[in-house]
Amino acid sequence: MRVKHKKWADPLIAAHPELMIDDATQFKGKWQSRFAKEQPLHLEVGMGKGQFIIGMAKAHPEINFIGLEIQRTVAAIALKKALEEDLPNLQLICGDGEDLQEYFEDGEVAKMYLNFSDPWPKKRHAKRRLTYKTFLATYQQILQDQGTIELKTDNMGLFEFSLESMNNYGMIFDGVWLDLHHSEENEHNVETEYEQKFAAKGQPIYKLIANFK
Ligand SMILES: C[S@@+](CC[C@H](N)C(=O)[O-])C[C@H]1O[C@@H](n2cnc3c(N)ncnc32)[C@H](O)[C@@H]1O
Repeated sequence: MRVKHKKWADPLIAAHPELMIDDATQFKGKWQSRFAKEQPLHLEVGMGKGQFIIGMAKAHPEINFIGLEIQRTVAAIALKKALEEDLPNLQLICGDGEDLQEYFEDGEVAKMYLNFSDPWPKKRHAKRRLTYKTFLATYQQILQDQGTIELKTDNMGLFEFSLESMNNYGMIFDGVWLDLHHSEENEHNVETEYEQKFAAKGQPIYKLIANFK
C-alpha cells in the first residue's frame, strides 16, 4: 500500500509529540516513561492506519502498545484516529522496522505483531520480507526471553515463507491457523483494515503465533 503524501501529515505529526514520536531513538530503553503505567510492552510493525493497535489498546488496558509505521501520511492517519480515543496505553512511532535495534533496548518488548506485511512476492526481494532471518534476529534482540510474535496475513506465499523462515531460525510454534475467522482463535480477534477488506471478499486469513526459545 503506497499512499500519496498529504500536506497536512507533517504538521499533524509535529503538533503531537505526546502521542507520535518522529525520532524513536531518543526513547530507547525508556519507553515505559511514555505511558501512564509500567506494564508489558507490545509492538506492531507496519500498523498502517492503526485500526488494530488502537483496537488492542482499547481492549487491553493492562498492556502498553506501540504502533510503528514507515509512511508518514499513513502514520498521520493513524495518529488522527488515535487522537480521537485518548488512550493512556498507546504510543505511535513514525519510523522504519529495519531500525528496531536503534529504537528499543535488548529485551524491552514483550510481544510483536506483524499484520498483513507487504509480501514482496519476487524471489530477489525475499530479504525485504519482515520475516526474513535478519529481521527475526532483530526481533529476538529487542524481545524478552521467549518473546512472542503473532502474524496474520491473507497471502499464502508470505505465510509459507514465514513458517519456513521461523522454523529454520529455531522458533517454536504455539499455534497455526489456516482459516482464522472460522476457528476458536477468532473469539478475541481484533481485525486490521486489510483483514476486514480481505475477509469481506471471502479470503481465508492465516495466523501464526511463534516464540523464540
Ligand atoms: C499491507 S499494509 C498493512 C497495514 C495494516 N497492518 C493492516 O493490516 O491493515 C503494510 C504496512 O506496513 C508498512 N511497512 C512496510 N515496511 C515497513 C517497515 N520497514 N517499517 C514500518 N512499516 C512498514 C507499510 O507502509 C504499510 O502501511
